Amino acid sequence: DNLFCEAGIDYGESKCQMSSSFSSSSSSKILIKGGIVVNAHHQEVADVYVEDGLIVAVQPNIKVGDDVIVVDATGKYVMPGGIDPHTHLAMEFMGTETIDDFFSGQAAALAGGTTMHIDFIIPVNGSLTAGLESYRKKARKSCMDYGFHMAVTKWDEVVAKDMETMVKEEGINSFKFFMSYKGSFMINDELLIEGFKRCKSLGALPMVHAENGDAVFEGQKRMIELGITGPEGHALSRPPFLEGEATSRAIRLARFVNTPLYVVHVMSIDAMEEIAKARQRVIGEPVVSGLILNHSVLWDPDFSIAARYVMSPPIREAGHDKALQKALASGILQLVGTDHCTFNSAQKALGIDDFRKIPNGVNGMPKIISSSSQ
Ligand SMILES: NC(=O)NCCC(=O)O
Ligand SMILES: [Zn+2]
Repeated sequence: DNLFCEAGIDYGESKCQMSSSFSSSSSSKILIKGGIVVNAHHQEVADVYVEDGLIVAVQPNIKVGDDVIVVDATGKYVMPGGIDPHTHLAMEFMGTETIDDFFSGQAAALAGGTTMHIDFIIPVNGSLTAGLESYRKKARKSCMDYGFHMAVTKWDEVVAKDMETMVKEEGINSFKFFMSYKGSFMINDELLIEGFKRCKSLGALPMVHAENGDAVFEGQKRMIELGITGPEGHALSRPPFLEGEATSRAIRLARFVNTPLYVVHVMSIDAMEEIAKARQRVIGEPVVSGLILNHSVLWDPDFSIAARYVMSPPIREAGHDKALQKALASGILQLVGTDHCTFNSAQKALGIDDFRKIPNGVNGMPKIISSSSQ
């Protein structure tokens, strides 16, 4: 709880009334002493001297005066802050809203060493400008750096114009298209092509959630007809080859339009192999859950445990995790996100009788567990 509150000091979270040695001091000089400093090229035991938020020196045994705050980092790693390129804070989704907002999610991220994240603005009734306004409000309680990608969930002239405004006036230049979530966010190929063309003309980056939404819809119906209503039905209804198919389709359509493409939450070998073939034009983003878990968790007999792991595309059977790790190490995949999209057990219980109603999403930003957040 202390870390949680310290992260929020000075950022308007009024229930955090503690004093913080960092924020209450007038000094802006900090020495981080004796840690293992890790950078891309090597690591060394050294001190890091910071003035006014900028690193001024990294070397062993830096001597400083009394006006400097000294933080003992002996035996600890001192690293650049992480950037999480994929989060969903305060996201309205599947009849509820993610439990972590721009304060609690960010506080957890900061505690774990992530210092910037990029969240996805979800349009309001398809409107990008209304979506931006809504997320600006949500983000007022922020306590760390953040940026926005923008989802595009419908297509017309206003959306096309608003995309230009986002790029030219709001600094938002990456747009996500959902090929799944039939009946809500999903768009068809015609609109995908329109969206890709618009991104190309604006110099923006299109992103896709790649699953075949029509086939997933059919797979879900099949499971329910078979009487499979629990979380395992989620994995069974949307197999890896539906992710592979959509990834391949999106890559080919992006090639047709001659634009680069970013594939979010790559969860399967099937999708990864499609990206490998088009690596020069395509960025692939695995997420923490897909890299380290396998789908056995969805078969846990305790619904409240299994439901925690319901996300889309689903966590795959053992083997996909290791293959994604290898692809990341070799550069086939480029960067890691968390897809942090957290629901508590009461929210997950919306789908107790029907896995299709379990809000999709897992946590990924480092989390401080307290009894009230369970
Ligand atoms: N991934 C997931 O299950 N939830 C977040 C929304 C999305 O990224 O599809
Ligand atoms: Zn996501």
